Amino acid sequence: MKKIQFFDTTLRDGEQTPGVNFNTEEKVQIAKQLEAYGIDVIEAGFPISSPGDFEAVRAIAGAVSHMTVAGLARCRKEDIDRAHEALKDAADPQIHVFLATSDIHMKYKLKMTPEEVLASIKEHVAYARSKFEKVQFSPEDATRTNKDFLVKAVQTAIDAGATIINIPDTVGYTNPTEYGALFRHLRENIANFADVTFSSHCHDDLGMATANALAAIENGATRVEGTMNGIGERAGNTAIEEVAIALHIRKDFYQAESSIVFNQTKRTSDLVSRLSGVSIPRNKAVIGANAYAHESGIHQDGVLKNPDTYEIITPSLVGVDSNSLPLGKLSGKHAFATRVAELGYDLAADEMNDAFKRFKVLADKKKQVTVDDLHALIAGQTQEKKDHYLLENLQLQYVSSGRQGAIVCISDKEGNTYTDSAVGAGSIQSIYNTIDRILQQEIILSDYRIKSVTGGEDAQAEVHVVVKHPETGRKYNGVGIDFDVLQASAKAYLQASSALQR
Ligand SMILES: CC(=O)SCCNC(=O)CCNC(=O)[C@H](O)C(C)(C)COP(=O)(O)OP(=O)(O)OC[C@H]1O[C@@H](n2cnc3c(N)ncnc32)[C@H](O)[C@@H]1OP(=O)(O)O
Ligand SMILES: CC(C)C(=O)C(=O)O
Ligand SMILES: [Mg+2]
Repeated sequence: MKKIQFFDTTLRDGEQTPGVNFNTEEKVQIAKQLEAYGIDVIEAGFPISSPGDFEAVRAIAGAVSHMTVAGLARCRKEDIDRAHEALKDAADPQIHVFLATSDIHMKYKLKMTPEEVLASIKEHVAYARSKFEKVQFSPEDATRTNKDFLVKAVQTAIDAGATIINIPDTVGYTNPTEYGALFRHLRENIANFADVTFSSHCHDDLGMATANALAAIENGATRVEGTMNGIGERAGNTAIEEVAIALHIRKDFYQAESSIVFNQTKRTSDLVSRLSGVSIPRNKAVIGANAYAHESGIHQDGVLKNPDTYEIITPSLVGVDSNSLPLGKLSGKHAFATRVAELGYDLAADEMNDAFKRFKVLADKKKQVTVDDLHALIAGQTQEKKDHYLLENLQLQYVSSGRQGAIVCISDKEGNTYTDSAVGAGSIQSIYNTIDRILQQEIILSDYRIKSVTGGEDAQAEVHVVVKHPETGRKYNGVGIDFDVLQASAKAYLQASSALQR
């Protein structure tokens, strides 16, 4: 097994995410958590960039115990001096010097010739090495750099004292085949490749940052740079948690291991998300809210029988409490029955079948059926079984001058159906007038309340009514639950009427 190290740049490249700004206290908190997560090297910041960044690097250097702490520096002596100053209390300091080597960056950004770039690498890497044991050099925009020139730049850095070479895909331009080949090319053309640590640093502009990092590992890289949750400049960096778990789950393929403490994954990811303000997409690999959720019936059935059927990562491995089987319109009977039993209901087979049918109708209308919906659904079903009258059909029509007409069809326990119609000042009144006509009753509606069973625009409605017998003055309650407010209102009134007529 080869050992792969993780270099976390959440606090440097991650902070380059537009809108993200960590203060020193937050950076120290994240650094300590990254140490607990098993990160080998943390890039704590770019000390020359601001007094705040300098202070944060200094604070982190003093706060962590065994993790290597790195600071970024351009090929400028003042940058290197500033990083040296910031890292002087670190138990294991490292400097990260970079200079762009692609034609476009040299010509337009640096305004330097290739010869000047090589000279600058030599001078500044040597200067850095005079101050640090661990010196990393990155040829920025390496993947758009002429291959022969890249070999020259890397060899120059190694000869000047670099102990770590990082190959950045600065603009997220490469792909796994090409990036892997680039590492192979360096392995075959750098004299002392094996004496130096080679590292990947990928950006996700084309959505391949994780795949590219893994391709680098397959071709000689022994260190991966990335950020937690993949935050970073533009589309972000390689997500460390993705590479770490891919190496672990596919150990058979990569033959590699790392120091990552997997059960700290979720906690680390949550902390970075909270402090950066960058939320994690639900479908994000490894730590997204849906990563361990199975909604479709066939998958739910498989997971209930054996989680390995559809789960390659056990949730507890990454610190997620458990998987979940959210109920929706694609769910099946197995998952539905399991959830109903978990909620404490012991339904007979015919009741379960009936409940499942009602659930499917509800799930067709709602994005997700919640626990509250299930309680309401089963409560409604149990209650309706006791009721003498059941609502079969309901239609409403605007008549004129704000008046509504209702056509209501109800059935009774004996199997008789009754249909009639009436008008009213509003929808509810027209429904209730029609039910009164069908049941030939004259009752007083003394209370009507409505509440939603759950939140959201697709919530089920729960209607409570109280009706009063005009002669005895006795009151009778009724409750109706339905996705449709008017259906719920009709059901509630029928239930109260059933009670009154008993
Ligand atoms: C690929 C990456 O992620 S690289 C890291 C990017 N991160 C950051 O830039 C965040 C922090 N940056 C900053 O705070 C500022 O840009 C500073 C403090 C570093 C520099 O600020 P300023 O002096 O105002 O320069 P500015 O940012 O406008 O321009 C960058 C200068 O650095 C030069 N430069 C860029 N990279 C390097 C390098 N690796 N080595 C030497 N010089 C470099 C540019 O050519 C330019 O030089 P010029 O002023 O002579 O034209
Ligand atoms: C500083 C370098 C390594 C960088 O972040 C990049 O090239 O993307
Ligand atoms: Mg970068």
